[in-house]
Amino acid sequence: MTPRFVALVPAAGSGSRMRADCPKQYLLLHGKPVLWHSLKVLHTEPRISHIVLVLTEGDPWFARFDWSDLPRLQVLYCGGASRAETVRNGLANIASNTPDDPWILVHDAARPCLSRSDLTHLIDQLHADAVGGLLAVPVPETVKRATLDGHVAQTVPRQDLWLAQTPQMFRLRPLLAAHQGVLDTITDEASAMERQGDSPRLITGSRNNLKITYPEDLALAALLLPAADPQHSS
Ligand SMILES: Nc1ccn([C@@H]2O[C@H](COP(=O)(O)OP(=O)(O)OP(=O)(O)O)[C@@H](O)[C@H]2O)c(=O)n1
Ligand SMILES: C[C@](O)(CO)[C@H](O)COP(=O)(O)O
Repeated sequence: MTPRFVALVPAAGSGSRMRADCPKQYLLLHGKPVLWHSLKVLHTEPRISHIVLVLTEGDPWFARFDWSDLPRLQVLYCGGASRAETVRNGLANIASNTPDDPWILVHDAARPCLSRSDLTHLIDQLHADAVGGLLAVPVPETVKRATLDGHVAQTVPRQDLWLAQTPQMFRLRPLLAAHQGVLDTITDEASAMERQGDSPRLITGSRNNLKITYPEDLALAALLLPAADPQHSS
């Protein structure tokens, strides 16, 4: 049976580290919201049947933009106090309306530079996997652990260290089960699955797939976007 794929985009954050006058997912990049770019690349993958966008309840920003060129979008206003809670709420809604167990690709609204090729590669590599996995990149620099007063405590061996990205791709039912209970230590879907004893697969992605977090990231994303995937920077 052909597997089904559903994307889930958590977009209920406040973007506090961005220090902008609106949540960072609504800052403009090439004239379109950051969120639009993150949703657009998901729309380039025909195997994704629909994209569930989870906004904060009463989000006043979304309605100010045109999303009519994103026909597979389903919008929910059930964001939570943390990213993990937002993801859990979105998963619960999908599960209540889905009889089967599709693959879920969770992708940050704040990652607009995901390339079409990385998205396709992730699905191609994991669609028959027993657990699922995530896009990630090996740590490319030396890593230091700091003391409380800002000095080097130690250099951390990095040969096995990777930086997790999104999308992260897992089956709906196990992923929802992994999001039950305390979510304080859960910062991505893979850590929820790891807590259940699973070992998600790392799929090498691109360093272009940055998460817009700090003010300088927006200008960097504007430079990267055309290179990430010209087809979706239109
Ligand atoms: N309660 C939350 C917090 C975050 N997110 C989403 O999770 C993604 C990655 O989180 P992060 O970069 O931490 O976004 P913010 O929490 O908005 O940023 P900050 O931590 O700087 O406030 C973003 O797309 C954000 O919108 C969410 O849906 N619900
Ligand atoms: C999920 C994530 O993109 C993996 O790197 C990242 O953890 C989300 O950002 P946050 O600041 O941890 O919420």
